[in-house]
Amino acid sequence: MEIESQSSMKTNGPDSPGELEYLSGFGNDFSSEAVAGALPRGQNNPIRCPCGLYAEQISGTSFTTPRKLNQRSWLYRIKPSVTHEPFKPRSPSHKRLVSEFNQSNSFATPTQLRWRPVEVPDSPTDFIDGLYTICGAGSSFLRHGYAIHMYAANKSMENCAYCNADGDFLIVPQKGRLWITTECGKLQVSPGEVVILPQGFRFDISLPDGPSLGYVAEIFGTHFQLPDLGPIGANGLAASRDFLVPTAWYEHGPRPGYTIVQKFGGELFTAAQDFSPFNVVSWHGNYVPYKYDLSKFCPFNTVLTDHADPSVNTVLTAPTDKPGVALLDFVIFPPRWLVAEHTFRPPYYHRNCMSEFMGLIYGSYEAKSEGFLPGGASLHSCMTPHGPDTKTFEATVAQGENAGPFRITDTMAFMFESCLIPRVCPWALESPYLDHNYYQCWIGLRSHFSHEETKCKTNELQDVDGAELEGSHA
Ligand SMILES: O=C(O)Cc1cc(O)ccc1O
Ligand SMILES: [Fe+2]
Repeated sequence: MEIESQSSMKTNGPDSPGELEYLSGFGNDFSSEAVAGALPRGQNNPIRCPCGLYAEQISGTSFTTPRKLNQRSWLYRIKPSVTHEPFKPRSPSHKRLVSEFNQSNSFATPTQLRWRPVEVPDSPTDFIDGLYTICGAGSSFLRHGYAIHMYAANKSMENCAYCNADGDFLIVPQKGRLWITTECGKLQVSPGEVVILPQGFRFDISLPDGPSLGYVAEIFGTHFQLPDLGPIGANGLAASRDFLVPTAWYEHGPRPGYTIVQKFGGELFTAAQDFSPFNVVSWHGNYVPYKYDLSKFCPFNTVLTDHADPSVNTVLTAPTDKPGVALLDFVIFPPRWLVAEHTFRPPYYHRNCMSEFMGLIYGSYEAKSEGFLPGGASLHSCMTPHGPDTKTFEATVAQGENAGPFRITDTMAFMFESCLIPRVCPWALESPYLDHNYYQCWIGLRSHFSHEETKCKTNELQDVDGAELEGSHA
Protein backbone atom coordinates (compact mmCIF):
# COMPACT_ATOMS: atom_id res chain seq x y z
CA MET A 1 0.00 0.00 0.00
CA GLU A 2 1.38 3.38 -0.99
CA ILE A 3 0.94 6.19 1.44
CA GLU A 4 1.82 9.51 -0.07
CA SER A 5 3.02 11.92 2.54
CA GLN A 6 4.00 15.53 2.28
CA SER A 7 7.63 14.54 1.95
CA SER A 8 7.23 14.28 -1.80
CA MET A 9 6.03 17.84 -2.14
CA LYS A 10 6.63 19.57 1.11
CA THR A 11 7.11 23.27 1.63
CA ASN A 12 7.87 22.99 5.31
CA GLY A 13 8.00 20.35 7.99
CA PRO A 14 10.13 17.30 8.44
CA ASP A 15 10.53 14.00 6.72
CA SER A 16 11.29 12.11 9.88
CA PRO A 17 10.14 12.74 13.43
CA GLY A 18 13.74 13.43 14.45
CA GLU A 19 13.75 16.75 12.62
CA LEU A 20 10.40 18.19 13.50
CA GLU A 21 9.80 21.86 12.97
CA TYR A 22 7.38 23.70 15.18
CA LEU A 23 5.63 27.04 15.31
CA SER A 24 6.16 28.93 18.54
CA GLY A 25 3.77 30.87 20.78
CA PHE A 26 0.81 30.47 23.11
CA GLY A 27 -2.69 31.26 21.86
CA ASN A 28 -1.42 32.79 18.62
CA ASP A 29 -3.30 32.73 15.37
CA PHE A 30 -1.09 30.20 13.64
CA SER A 31 -1.09 29.04 10.07
CA SER A 32 0.76 26.25 8.33
CA GLU A 33 0.72 24.66 4.92
CA ALA A 34 2.47 21.47 3.84
CA VAL A 35 1.96 22.42 0.20
CA ALA A 36 2.64 25.99 -0.85
CA GLY A 37 -0.62 27.76 -1.60
CA ALA A 38 -2.82 25.12 0.05
CA LEU A 39 -4.22 27.64 2.54
CA PRO A 40 -7.07 29.73 1.11
CA ARG A 41 -6.18 33.41 1.12
CA GLY A 42 -8.62 36.07 2.27
CA GLN A 43 -11.46 33.79 3.34
CA ASN A 44 -12.05 30.53 5.21
CA ASN A 45 -14.35 28.58 2.95
CA PRO A 46 -14.21 29.37 -0.74
CA ILE A 47 -16.40 27.32 -3.08
CA ARG A 48 -13.30 25.50 -4.23
CA CYS A 49 -10.37 25.38 -1.86
CA PRO A 50 -6.82 25.27 -3.24
CA CYS A 51 -5.65 21.78 -4.27
CA GLY A 52 -9.25 20.52 -4.18
CA LEU A 53 -9.25 20.34 -0.38
CA TYR A 54 -12.31 20.39 1.86
CA ALA A 55 -12.60 23.19 4.45
CA GLU A 56 -13.53 22.03 7.95
CA GLN A 57 -13.73 24.06 11.15
CA ILE A 58 -12.98 22.65 14.60
CA SER A 59 -14.45 24.78 17.39
CA GLY A 60 -12.89 24.58 20.83
CA THR A 61 -15.21 27.20 22.31
CA SER A 62 -18.82 28.09 21.57
CA PHE A 63 -19.24 30.22 18.47
CA THR A 64 -20.14 33.23 20.60
CA THR A 65 -17.44 32.96 23.25
CA PRO A 66 -15.90 36.42 23.73
CA ARG A 67 -13.15 37.08 21.26
CA LYS A 68 -10.25 36.95 23.71
CA LEU A 69 -11.23 33.42 24.76
CA ASN A 70 -12.59 32.17 21.44
CA GLN A 71 -10.71 29.20 20.00
CA ARG A 72 -11.19 27.60 16.59
CA SER A 73 -9.15 26.39 13.67
CA TRP A 74 -9.79 25.80 9.99
CA LEU A 75 -8.43 22.55 8.60
CA TYR A 76 -8.07 22.01 4.84
CA ARG A 77 -8.19 18.31 4.23
CA ILE A 78 -8.27 15.72 1.48
CA LYS A 79 -11.57 14.25 2.74
CA PRO A 80 -13.74 15.70 5.51
CA SER A 81 -13.85 13.96 8.90
CA VAL A 82 -17.48 13.03 8.43
CA THR A 83 -16.73 10.40 5.81
CA HIS A 84 -16.82 7.37 8.08
CA GLU A 85 -19.12 4.49 9.00
CA PRO A 86 -21.49 4.98 11.96
CA PHE A 87 -20.03 4.99 15.48
CA LYS A 88 -20.45 1.76 17.43
CA PRO A 89 -19.61 0.98 21.06
CA ARG A 90 -16.05 -0.30 21.06
CA SER A 91 -15.51 -3.95 21.68
CA PRO A 92 -13.89 -4.76 24.00
CA SER A 93 -15.07 -1.77 26.00
CA HIS A 94 -12.73 0.05 28.35
CA LYS A 95 -13.93 -0.27 31.94
CA ARG A 96 -11.38 1.91 33.70
CA LEU A 97 -12.18 5.31 32.14
CA VAL A 98 -14.46 7.71 34.00
CA SER A 99 -15.69 11.13 32.91
CA GLU A 100 -18.63 11.65 35.26
CA PHE A 101 -17.78 11.04 38.87
CA ASN A 102 -20.52 9.85 41.22
CA GLN A 103 -21.26 7.29 43.92
CA SER A 104 -21.81 4.53 41.38
CA ASN A 105 -18.26 4.62 40.00
CA SER A 106 -15.93 6.26 42.54
CA PHE A 107 -15.34 6.88 46.22
CA ALA A 108 -14.99 9.87 48.48
CA THR A 109 -12.01 9.58 50.81
CA PRO A 110 -10.11 12.17 52.85
CA THR A 111 -7.23 9.72 53.42
CA GLN A 112 -3.74 10.69 52.26
CA LEU A 113 -3.09 8.37 49.33
CA ARG A 114 0.16 7.42 47.70
CA TRP A 115 0.94 4.99 44.91
CA ARG A 116 4.22 3.32 43.98
CA PRO A 117 5.18 3.44 40.30
CA VAL A 118 3.34 0.91 38.19
CA GLU A 119 5.15 -1.61 36.04
CA VAL A 120 5.08 -1.77 32.27
CA PRO A 121 2.20 -4.05 31.18
CA ASP A 122 3.21 -7.54 30.13
CA SER A 123 0.60 -7.85 27.39
CA PRO A 124 0.56 -5.63 24.28
CA THR A 125 -1.08 -2.36 25.35
CA ASP A 126 -1.29 0.88 23.40
CA PHE A 127 -2.05 4.37 24.77
CA ILE A 128 -5.79 3.85 24.36
CA ASP A 129 -5.93 0.69 26.43
CA GLY A 130 -3.12 1.79 28.75
CA LEU A 131 -4.98 4.90 29.95
CA TYR A 132 -6.96 4.54 33.17
CA THR A 133 -8.62 7.03 35.47
CA ILE A 134 -7.35 7.55 39.02
CA CYS A 135 -9.73 10.21 40.28
CA GLY A 136 -11.70 13.25 39.26
CA ALA A 137 -14.73 15.41 39.82
CA GLY A 138 -17.66 16.78 37.88
CA SER A 139 -18.87 15.67 34.51
CA SER A 140 -17.81 15.79 30.90
CA PHE A 141 -21.51 15.94 29.97
CA LEU A 142 -22.07 19.03 32.12
CA ARG A 143 -18.83 20.57 30.80
CA HIS A 144 -17.39 21.19 34.25
CA GLY A 145 -14.84 19.00 35.95
CA TYR A 146 -11.68 17.07 35.40
CA ALA A 147 -10.26 13.57 35.44
CA ILE A 148 -6.76 12.51 36.42
CA HIS A 149 -5.53 9.48 34.57
CA MET A 150 -2.30 7.56 34.33
CA TYR A 151 -1.10 5.43 31.47
CA ALA A 152 1.17 2.45 31.04
CA ALA A 153 1.68 1.40 27.45
CA ASN A 154 4.19 -0.74 25.59
CA LYS A 155 3.08 -0.53 21.99
CA SER A 156 2.29 2.07 19.39
CA MET A 157 -1.28 2.64 18.26
CA GLU A 158 -1.85 0.89 14.94
CA ASN A 159 -4.17 1.88 12.12
CA CYS A 160 -6.31 3.92 14.48
CA ALA A 161 -6.62 7.44 15.84
CA TYR A 162 -7.92 8.53 19.23
CA CYS A 163 -10.31 11.43 19.59
CA ASN A 164 -11.36 12.76 22.98
CA ALA A 165 -14.77 14.40 22.74
CA ASP A 166 -14.87 14.89 26.53
CA GLY A 167 -12.06 17.33 27.21
CA ASP A 168 -8.48 18.43 26.74
CA PHE A 169 -5.66 16.07 27.64
CA LEU A 170 -2.51 17.39 29.28
CA ILE A 171 -0.08 14.49 29.03
CA VAL A 172 2.99 14.31 31.29
CA PRO A 173 5.22 11.46 30.08
CA GLN A 174 7.42 10.09 32.83
CA LYS A 175 9.13 7.29 30.92
CA GLY A 176 9.55 6.81 27.19
CA ARG A 177 9.03 9.31 24.41
CA LEU A 178 5.73 9.87 22.65
CA TRP A 179 5.65 10.52 18.93
CA ILE A 180 2.28 12.03 18.32
CA THR A 181 0.62 12.63 14.98
CA THR A 182 -2.26 15.09 15.07
CA GLU A 183 -4.42 16.69 12.45
CA CYS A 184 -2.19 19.79 12.73
CA GLY A 185 1.04 17.80 12.35
CA LYS A 186 3.55 15.87 14.41
CA LEU A 187 4.91 16.40 17.92
CA GLN A 188 7.75 14.56 19.54
CA VAL A 189 7.39 14.63 23.31
CA SER A 190 10.04 13.41 25.78
CA PRO A 191 9.80 12.95 29.54
CA GLY A 192 10.40 16.44 30.92
CA GLU A 193 8.05 17.89 28.31
CA VAL A 194 4.26 18.02 28.39
CA VAL A 195 1.77 18.03 25.55
CA ILE A 196 -1.77 19.38 25.33
CA LEU A 197 -4.17 17.61 22.98
CA PRO A 198 -7.33 19.72 22.95
CA GLN A 199 -10.84 18.27 22.88
CA GLY A 200 -11.81 16.83 19.52
CA PHE A 201 -8.43 16.59 17.81
CA ARG A 202 -7.63 13.18 16.43
CA PHE A 203 -4.23 11.84 17.33
CA ASP A 204 -2.05 8.77 17.09
CA ILE A 205 0.63 7.94 19.67
CA SER A 206 3.70 5.88 18.76
CA LEU A 207 6.27 4.76 21.29
CA PRO A 208 9.75 4.97 19.71
CA ASP A 209 11.45 3.80 22.91
CA GLY A 210 9.05 0.97 23.66
CA PRO A 211 7.27 1.24 27.00
CA SER A 212 5.95 4.57 28.16
CA LEU A 213 4.43 5.58 31.49
CA GLY A 214 2.92 8.87 32.48
CA TYR A 215 0.19 11.03 33.88
CA VAL A 216 -2.74 12.78 32.19
CA ALA A 217 -4.98 15.61 33.38
CA GLU A 218 -8.22 15.96 31.45
CA ILE A 219 -10.30 19.11 31.79
CA PHE A 220 -13.95 19.45 30.82
CA GLY A 221 -15.50 22.65 29.52
CA THR A 222 -12.50 24.96 29.50
CA HIS A 223 -8.96 25.23 28.19
CA PHE A 224 -5.55 25.92 29.66
CA GLN A 225 -4.26 29.48 29.87
CA LEU A 226 -0.99 30.99 30.99
CA PRO A 227 -1.35 32.31 34.54
CA ASP A 228 -1.41 36.05 35.15
CA LEU A 229 1.93 37.26 36.42
CA GLY A 230 0.72 40.03 38.76
CA PRO A 231 3.60 41.88 40.42
CA ILE A 232 6.14 39.52 38.81
CA GLY A 233 5.75 41.69 35.73
CA ALA A 234 5.70 40.93 32.04
CA ASN A 235 8.22 38.05 32.10
CA GLY A 236 8.76 34.87 34.04
CA LEU A 237 7.39 31.38 34.64
CA ALA A 238 6.41 29.79 31.31
CA ALA A 239 7.08 32.10 28.35
CA SER A 240 4.65 32.11 25.41
CA ARG A 241 7.41 31.57 22.90
CA ASP A 242 8.43 28.26 24.46
CA PHE A 243 5.12 26.62 23.57
CA LEU A 244 5.53 24.66 20.36
CA VAL A 245 2.81 23.89 17.84
CA PRO A 246 3.16 21.36 15.00
CA THR A 247 3.45 22.26 11.35
CA ALA A 248 1.08 20.84 8.75
CA TRP A 249 1.78 17.23 7.77
CA TYR A 250 -0.47 14.89 5.86
CA GLU A 251 -0.68 11.43 4.44
CA HIS A 252 -2.69 10.47 1.41
CA GLY A 253 -3.79 7.12 0.16
CA PRO A 254 -5.97 4.19 1.13
CA ARG A 255 -5.86 2.93 4.71
CA PRO A 256 -8.15 -0.10 4.72
CA GLY A 257 -9.66 -0.88 8.10
CA TYR A 258 -8.67 2.40 9.69
CA THR A 259 -10.53 3.09 12.96
CA ILE A 260 -11.39 6.30 14.77
CA VAL A 261 -11.70 5.61 18.51
CA GLN A 262 -13.84 8.30 20.06
CA LYS A 263 -13.92 8.85 23.83
CA PHE A 264 -17.39 10.23 24.49
CA GLY A 265 -18.79 10.44 28.02
CA GLY A 266 -15.95 8.24 29.25
CA GLU A 267 -16.99 5.43 26.90
CA LEU A 268 -15.18 4.41 23.76
CA PHE A 269 -16.84 4.24 20.35
CA THR A 270 -15.32 3.21 17.04
CA ALA A 271 -15.97 4.30 13.49
CA ALA A 272 -14.41 2.68 10.44
CA GLN A 273 -13.03 4.63 7.50
CA ASP A 274 -10.67 3.78 4.69
CA PHE A 275 -8.30 6.72 4.91
CA SER A 276 -6.08 8.42 7.45
CA PRO A 277 -7.54 11.33 9.47
CA PHE A 278 -4.08 12.92 9.17
CA ASN A 279 -5.00 14.29 5.77
CA VAL A 280 -4.86 18.00 6.62
CA VAL A 281 -2.67 19.73 4.06
CA SER A 282 -2.98 23.23 5.52
CA TRP A 283 -4.60 24.84 8.51
CA HIS A 284 -4.91 28.08 10.39
CA GLY A 285 -6.33 29.13 13.73
CA ASN A 286 -5.72 29.33 17.45
CA TYR A 287 -7.17 25.95 18.51
CA VAL A 288 -4.15 23.68 18.30
CA PRO A 289 -2.19 20.93 20.01
CA TYR A 290 1.05 22.10 21.61
CA LYS A 291 3.96 21.00 23.76
CA TYR A 292 6.16 22.65 26.37
CA ASP A 293 9.60 21.73 27.73
CA LEU A 294 9.51 22.10 31.53
CA SER A 295 13.22 22.89 31.64
CA LYS A 296 12.38 26.22 29.96
CA PHE A 297 10.35 27.31 33.00
CA CYS A 298 11.72 30.43 34.67
CA PRO A 299 11.02 30.00 38.40
CA PHE A 300 10.43 32.87 40.80
CA ASN A 301 10.68 32.42 44.53
CA THR A 302 11.56 33.99 47.85
CA VAL A 303 14.96 35.66 48.08
CA LEU A 304 14.88 36.31 51.80
CA THR A 305 12.48 34.50 54.08
CA ASP A 306 9.61 32.05 54.12
CA HIS A 307 8.24 29.47 51.75
CA ALA A 308 6.18 30.76 48.84
CA ASP A 309 2.88 29.12 47.99
CA PRO A 310 3.26 26.68 45.10
CA SER A 311 1.08 28.84 42.85
CA VAL A 312 4.34 30.66 42.13
CA ASN A 313 5.27 27.66 40.00
CA THR A 314 2.11 27.49 37.88
CA VAL A 315 2.84 26.53 34.28
CA LEU A 316 -0.75 26.47 33.00
CA THR A 317 -4.12 27.10 34.59
CA ALA A 318 -7.61 26.02 33.58
CA PRO A 319 -9.91 28.61 35.12
CA THR A 320 -13.37 28.44 36.65
CA ASP A 321 -15.74 31.38 36.55
CA LYS A 322 -14.42 32.52 39.96
CA PRO A 323 -11.35 34.73 39.67
CA GLY A 324 -8.26 33.00 41.03
CA VAL A 325 -10.01 29.65 41.57
CA ALA A 326 -8.69 27.00 39.20
CA LEU A 327 -10.51 24.03 37.80
CA LEU A 328 -7.02 22.67 37.36
CA ASP A 329 -3.62 24.23 37.84
CA PHE A 330 -0.55 22.50 36.46
CA VAL A 331 2.27 23.37 38.84
CA ILE A 332 5.88 22.15 38.78
CA PHE A 333 8.67 21.91 41.35
CA PRO A 334 11.73 22.28 39.10
CA PRO A 335 15.45 22.46 39.92
CA ARG A 336 16.20 25.88 41.46
CA TRP A 337 18.19 27.71 44.09
CA LEU A 338 16.95 27.69 47.68
CA VAL A 339 18.28 30.75 49.45
CA ALA A 340 15.77 31.68 52.14
CA GLU A 341 17.33 32.64 55.49
CA HIS A 342 16.14 31.31 58.87
CA THR A 343 13.38 29.57 56.98
CA PHE A 344 12.08 26.04 56.91
CA ARG A 345 12.69 25.56 53.19
CA PRO A 346 10.75 22.39 52.33
CA PRO A 347 6.99 22.69 51.80
CA TYR A 348 5.17 23.70 54.98
CA TYR A 349 2.63 21.53 56.78
CA HIS A 350 -0.75 22.47 55.49
CA ARG A 351 -4.38 21.79 54.79
CA ASN A 352 -5.78 23.19 51.59
CA CYS A 353 -9.34 23.85 50.42
CA MET A 354 -8.03 22.85 46.99
CA SER A 355 -7.15 19.21 46.27
CA GLU A 356 -3.64 18.19 45.27
CA PHE A 357 -2.61 15.28 43.04
CA MET A 358 1.16 14.96 42.64
CA GLY A 359 3.49 13.00 40.40
CA LEU A 360 7.25 12.78 40.04
CA ILE A 361 8.89 12.79 36.61
CA TYR A 362 12.47 12.27 37.80
CA GLY A 363 14.68 12.56 40.87
CA SER A 364 13.25 13.00 44.32
CA TYR A 365 10.80 15.44 45.88
CA GLU A 366 11.86 17.94 48.51
CA ALA A 367 9.08 17.03 50.97
CA LYS A 368 9.60 13.27 50.94
CA SER A 369 12.86 11.53 51.78
CA GLU A 370 11.54 8.20 50.57
CA GLY A 371 8.42 6.49 49.26
CA PHE A 372 7.47 9.07 46.60
CA LEU A 373 9.20 7.70 43.55
CA PRO A 374 9.44 8.70 39.89
CA GLY A 375 6.31 7.35 38.25
CA GLY A 376 4.49 7.23 41.59
CA ALA A 377 1.67 9.52 42.66
CA SER A 378 -0.02 11.00 45.69
CA LEU A 379 -3.38 12.55 46.44
CA HIS A 380 -4.10 14.95 49.28
CA SER A 381 -7.70 16.01 48.97
CA CYS A 382 -9.50 19.05 50.27
CA MET A 383 -8.42 19.83 53.86
CA THR A 384 -6.46 16.59 54.24
CA PRO A 385 -3.34 17.45 56.25
CA HIS A 386 0.04 16.76 54.68
CA GLY A 387 3.59 18.05 54.46
CA PRO A 388 7.18 16.88 54.82
CA ASP A 389 7.81 13.41 56.16
CA THR A 390 9.57 12.91 59.48
CA LYS A 391 13.04 12.45 58.01
CA THR A 392 12.76 15.60 55.92
CA PHE A 393 11.58 17.62 58.90
CA GLU A 394 14.30 16.35 61.20
CA ALA A 395 17.09 16.72 58.65
CA THR A 396 16.00 20.28 57.88
CA VAL A 397 15.85 21.35 61.50
CA ALA A 398 19.11 19.58 62.31
CA GLN A 399 20.81 21.61 59.64
CA GLY A 400 19.37 24.71 61.27
CA GLU A 401 20.76 28.09 60.31
CA ASN A 402 23.78 26.57 58.58
CA ALA A 403 22.09 26.03 55.25
CA GLY A 404 23.60 28.42 52.74
CA PRO A 405 22.31 28.96 49.25
CA PHE A 406 21.66 25.53 47.90
CA ARG A 407 20.80 24.36 44.41
CA ILE A 408 18.16 21.70 44.41
CA THR A 409 18.91 19.54 41.38
CA ASP A 410 17.72 16.33 39.77
CA THR A 411 14.06 16.87 40.52
CA MET A 412 10.90 17.45 38.57
CA ALA A 413 7.75 16.94 40.58
CA PHE A 414 4.41 18.35 39.55
CA MET A 415 0.95 18.94 40.95
CA PHE A 416 -2.52 18.99 39.44
CA GLU A 417 -4.43 21.22 41.87
CA SER A 418 -8.19 21.66 41.70
CA CYS A 419 -10.99 23.44 43.52
CA LEU A 420 -13.24 20.42 42.84
CA ILE A 421 -12.87 17.55 45.29
CA PRO A 422 -11.90 14.33 43.50
CA ARG A 423 -13.66 11.02 43.89
CA VAL A 424 -11.27 8.09 43.59
CA CYS A 425 -11.82 5.14 41.27
CA PRO A 426 -12.14 1.68 42.84
CA TRP A 427 -9.20 0.19 40.91
CA ALA A 428 -6.95 2.97 42.24
CA LEU A 429 -7.96 2.15 45.81
CA GLU A 430 -7.62 -1.59 45.25
CA SER A 431 -4.37 -1.23 43.33
CA PRO A 432 -1.43 -3.40 44.46
CA TYR A 433 0.66 -0.23 44.07
CA LEU A 434 -1.27 1.66 46.77
CA ASP A 435 1.07 2.35 49.69
CA HIS A 436 -0.94 1.34 52.74
CA ASN A 437 1.80 2.57 55.05
CA TYR A 438 1.89 6.09 53.67
CA TYR A 439 0.56 7.63 56.91
CA GLN A 440 3.58 6.26 58.75
CA CYS A 441 5.88 8.79 57.13
CA TRP A 442 4.42 11.39 59.49
CA ILE A 443 3.68 9.24 62.55
CA GLY A 444 7.25 9.67 63.82
CA LEU A 445 6.92 13.46 64.05
CA ARG A 446 7.50 14.10 67.73
CA SER A 447 6.50 16.94 69.94
CA HIS A 448 9.38 19.31 70.56
CA PHE A 449 7.30 21.73 72.54
CA SER A 450 8.78 23.60 75.42
CA HIS A 451 6.99 26.44 77.15
CA GLU A 452 10.38 27.76 78.23
CA GLU A 453 10.74 29.41 74.90
CA THR A 454 14.20 30.86 75.41
CA LYS A 455 15.60 27.34 75.74
CA CYS A 456 14.04 26.24 72.51
CA LYS A 457 16.71 26.51 69.83
CA THR A 458 15.49 25.76 66.40
CA ASN A 459 18.27 23.36 65.53
CA GLU A 460 18.19 21.44 68.77
CA LEU A 461 15.14 19.29 68.72
CA GLN A 462 13.93 18.49 72.17
CA ASP A 463 11.99 15.30 72.46
CA VAL A 464 9.30 15.70 74.99
CA ASP A 465 7.18 12.85 73.67
CA GLY A 466 5.62 10.66 76.23
CA ALA A 467 5.50 13.44 78.77
CA GLU A 468 2.14 13.42 80.50
CA LEU A 469 2.57 17.16 80.55
CA GLU A 470 1.98 17.45 76.82
CA GLY A 471 -0.80 19.90 76.17
CA SER A 472 -0.70 21.08 79.77
CA HIS A 473 0.48 24.56 80.56
CA ALA A 474 0.66 23.91 84.27
O1 LIG B 1 1.90 19.31 49.17
C1 LIG B 1 2.83 19.48 48.41
O2 LIG B 1 3.91 18.89 48.53
C2 LIG B 1 2.73 20.55 47.34
C3 LIG B 1 3.08 21.86 47.93
C4 LIG B 1 4.36 22.34 47.82
C5 LIG B 1 4.70 23.53 48.44
O3 LIG B 1 5.96 23.97 48.31
C6 LIG B 1 3.77 24.23 49.18
C7 LIG B 1 2.46 23.76 49.27
C8 LIG B 1 2.11 22.57 48.64
O4 LIG B 1 0.88 22.10 48.68
FE1 LIG C 1 0.22 20.35 49.46
